[in-house]
Amino acid sequence: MADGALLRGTGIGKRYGGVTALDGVDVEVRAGEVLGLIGPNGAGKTTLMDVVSGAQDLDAGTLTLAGRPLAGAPWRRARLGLARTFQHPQLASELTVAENVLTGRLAARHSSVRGMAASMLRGLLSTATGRDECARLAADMGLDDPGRLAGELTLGEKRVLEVVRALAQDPQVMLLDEPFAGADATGIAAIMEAIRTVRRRGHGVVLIDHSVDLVASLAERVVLLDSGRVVFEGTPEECLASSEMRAVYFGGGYDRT
Ligand SMILES: Nc1ncnc2c1ncn2[C@@H]1O[C@H](COP(=O)(O)OP(=O)(O)OP(=O)(O)O)[C@@H](O)[C@H]1O
Repeated sequence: MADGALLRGTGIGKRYGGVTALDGVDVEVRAGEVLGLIGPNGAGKTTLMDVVSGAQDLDAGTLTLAGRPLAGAPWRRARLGLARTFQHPQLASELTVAENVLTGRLAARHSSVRGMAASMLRGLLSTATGRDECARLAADMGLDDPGRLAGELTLGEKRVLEVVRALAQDPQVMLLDEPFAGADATGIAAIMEAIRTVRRRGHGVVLIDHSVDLVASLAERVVLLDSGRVVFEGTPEECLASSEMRAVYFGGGYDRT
């Protein structure tokens, strides 16, 4: 393992029926870095996040976080220091902005809170410590009414809220699946600042976005996936200049063996 590797996946494989979504993927996220994950539709980016976060079981390979095996249900992985956001935000619509952020904090300290009835959850959250801090965290990222229901937010605000909730976990590694899609300029700036905060803390970020330029501007390293395989890995500059990048996005050949 390279020095400073926080998250490490080796030989990751995942099939959905007859579809090979991931095929022998090796990936590593180092302390204090943003790893950009790019590739065309269907390349396997979200599936990689799914198997890392525990939303899907992997069929082959191993995962470690800070040297410890990463396995089990998503809430177990959250307690080990993994946080993620989703391509389609998964918030508790009946809970407020501040309460949703608190669920992130609780996920890192206790067992899963997802799926609980909102009323039970609200009772639990009303006694949870850190309520004001969570409201402040949301306000700092532009969500300045902590009492609004998450269900009433715009898509862009929901994305910001998911990132704030992930940040509230103080994760070792944060997985962000297209966090900028639908966010306005304020939201994009807030999410970028959250990414920089995680990096400053010496933690790691995995970032998926369809905007290769945006990923390149934030990431120290980029992994290019195509048909479930890593076809290039390097700095953004190296990746953008590679023949693999041209082949994947503009057609043409590269050695796929
Ligand atoms: N739940 C699922 N059931 C069956 N097939 C799936 C499922 N999720 C993903 N796939 C398939 O696995 C492959 C990888 O999909 P994945 O969503 O991981 O790619 P992606 O790179 O995230 O694509 P996009 O950029 O479009 O989100 C695709 O062929 C997709 O159709």
